[in-house]
Amino acid sequence: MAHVLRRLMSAADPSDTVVAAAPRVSPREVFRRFWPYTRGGRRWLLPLVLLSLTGPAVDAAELWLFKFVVDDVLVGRDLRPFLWIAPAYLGLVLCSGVLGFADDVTSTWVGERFLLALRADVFRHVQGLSLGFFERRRLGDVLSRVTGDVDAVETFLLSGVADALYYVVSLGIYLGMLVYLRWDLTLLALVVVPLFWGAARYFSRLVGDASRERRRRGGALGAIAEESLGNVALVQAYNRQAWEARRFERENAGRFRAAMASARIHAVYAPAVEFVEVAGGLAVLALGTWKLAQGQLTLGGLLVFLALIGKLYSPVHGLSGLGTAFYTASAAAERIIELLDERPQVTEAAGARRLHRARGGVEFDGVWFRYPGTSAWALSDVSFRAEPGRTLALVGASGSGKSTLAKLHVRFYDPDRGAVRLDGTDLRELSLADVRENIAVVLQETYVFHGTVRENIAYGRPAATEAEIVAAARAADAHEFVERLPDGYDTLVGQRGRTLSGGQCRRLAIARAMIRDAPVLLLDEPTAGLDIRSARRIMEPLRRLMADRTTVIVSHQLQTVRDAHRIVVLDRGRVVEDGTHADLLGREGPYALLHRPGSGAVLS
Ligand SMILES: Nc1ncnc2c1ncn2[C@@H]1O[C@H](COP(=O)(O)OP(=O)(O)OP(=O)(O)O)[C@@H](O)[C@H]1O
Repeated sequence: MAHVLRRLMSAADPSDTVVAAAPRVSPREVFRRFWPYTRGGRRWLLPLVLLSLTGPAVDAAELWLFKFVVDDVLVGRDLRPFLWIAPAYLGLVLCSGVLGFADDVTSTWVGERFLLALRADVFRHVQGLSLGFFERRRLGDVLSRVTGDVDAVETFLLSGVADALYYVVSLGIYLGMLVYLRWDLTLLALVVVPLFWGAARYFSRLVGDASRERRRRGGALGAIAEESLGNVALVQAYNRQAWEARRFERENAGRFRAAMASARIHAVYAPAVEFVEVAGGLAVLALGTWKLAQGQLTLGGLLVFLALIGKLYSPVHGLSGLGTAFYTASAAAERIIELLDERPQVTEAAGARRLHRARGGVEFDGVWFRYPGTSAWALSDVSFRAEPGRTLALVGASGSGKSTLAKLHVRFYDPDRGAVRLDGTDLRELSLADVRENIAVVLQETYVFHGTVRENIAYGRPAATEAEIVAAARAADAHEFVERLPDGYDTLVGQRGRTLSGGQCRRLAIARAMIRDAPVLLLDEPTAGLDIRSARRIMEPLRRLMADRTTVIVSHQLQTVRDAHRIVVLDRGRVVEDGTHADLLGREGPYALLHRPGSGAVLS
C-alpha cells in the first residue's frame, strides 16, 4: 500500500537535469541561516505573538456566549439574558475585527521586511560572485531563485512560526475549556490525535519531495525561457521555435507532474484526516448524548463541547500540517542556501592596498590559467609587459586565449600560476574596486543597457556632468548621431542597444570608456562585427581614447595592430612572438603569415 502511494505521488524524474536539485538542508540549518534576516522586524515579533494569542481567546469567548444563548435564552425561553449577551457578542466581534486588522498589518510588515532584507542580500551576493559563476550557471535558474524561491523562505521562518504559535495557543485554550466542561469526553476526543500525527509525518515527507521537484523544474523553466527568449533572433532565423517549445514543454510537463503529485498528496491527506476527525466527533457525540440524558451535561454545554471539538481539531490538524508547509518551504530555502554558499572565486585580500590613480604599467608574468572544471590550459606561461601610455596589441587565431587574457587583466579570474601586475603590484594585493576603477573596458560584446543614451554614457562615471557627457560623446564621434535621435540624449535605447546599429553601440561604449578616464584601457576586439567602413569610422575616436593611456587591445584590425608599440602573438594559450610590426614582419613567423595574401589572413 505504502509502495503504491509512494509511486502515485512521486514527482521526480531524475533522467532530466537542466537544473540540478540543491543539496538538502535540515530545518534547523534553515532557521540558523535565515533568522538573522528577521533583525529589522524582531521588535514586532512579541506584539505579533500576543496579537495572535488573542484570536483564539476571542473565539472561545464567542463560543461560551453561545452556551448562554442555548441554556439561558433558548432552553429557558427567556429573553432577558439576551440583553447582555447581544452587546457582549457585538463587542467581541468588534474587538476581534480591530485585533485582526492589527495582526494582519503587523504580520505582513514583519514578513515583507524580512523579504526586503533577504532579497537585497541575495541579489548583492549574486552580483558579487565571480564571472566564472555566471559562465557556469543558467541565468534563468538564478533569476528564479532570486525572485521566486526567496518568497517561500518567509513562509518557513515567519508565517510558519506564527502559525505554530497560534495553533499551540488555540490548542491550550480549547483544551482548557473542554476539560473544564467535561474531562472524560475530552479524553475520548484526544484518542484520535496520534493518528493525525502519524498521517502528517508520512505525508509531509512526500510533500517535501514533490516541492523540491517543483522548485527545480521552476528553475529549469526560467533557464529555458531566458535562453530561448534572449536569443529569439537566432531561434527564429533557424526555425527552432518548435524545438525550443518542446524543451520548454518538457520542463513544463515536469512541473505539472510535480504539481499533480503534490495535489494528490494533499487530496489523499485531507479526506484521511477528515475521516479520523469525524470518527472522533461521532464518538464524542454518542457519549455526550448519553451524558445529556443522564443530566450530567446541559444542551448548551454539549453544543459548545462539540463546537470546541471542531475548533480543537483545527489547530491539531494545522500543527501536524505545518510539517508539510515546512517541507515545501525548505525546498525553496535549499535553493537559496546553495546560492548563498557560492563563494566568489576572486576575492579581495584582507588589507588589500588602495590604488588611486595608477600610472598604467601592465605586466603578465609567467601566467598559467585553466578555466575551473577544465583540464586544458587556456594560458600557458604567458609573459609580456605594456609600458604606461603605450599600446600593446594581442593577436592570434580564434581560441588562442586573447579574451581569456583580457578577463585576467580585469581580474574576472585569477591566474593559477604567475601574476598579473598593475604598476608592479600583483592585482591580488590591490583593492578589487581600485583595479577596476583604473581600467576602462570596451568588450567584444557591446553592453548597452535599457535606458537613455545619457545614462548609458554616464554609466562609466555616474557623477559626470552634462558637459562631460557631451564632450565624451563628441570625442567618441557619437554626438552627431545622438543629436539626430528623436529625443537626443534622452532617447531610450532598447535592451542591448537593439534600436541602435552595431557601430553606434560601439561609439556609445567608447564614450562610456572616455568618460571613465582611466589610465588603462582594455579593448577586446572593438571593431568586431562591423563592416570595413564602420570599423574605420570608429578608429578615429578609438585613437583619441587611446592617447596617453596604456592600452591592451585585442584586435584583428590591421591598422590598429600595426600602430601598436608592441604586438604579442598568441597561439593555443602561448606567446609565440612578441615585437613591433616591422620586427615581426621581418621574422617571417606566425605574425607575417597572418598578413600573407591568400593565407586566410586573420588581420584585415
Ligand atoms: N568560460 C570558459 N570556460 C571554459 N573554457 C573556456 C571559457 N572561455 C574560453 N574557454 C576556452 O579557452 C580557450 C581560449 O578562449 P578565448 O576566448 O580566450 O579565445 P580568443 O583568442 O579570445 O578567441 P576569439 O578570437 O575567437 O574570441 C578556448 O579553448 C576556449 O574554448
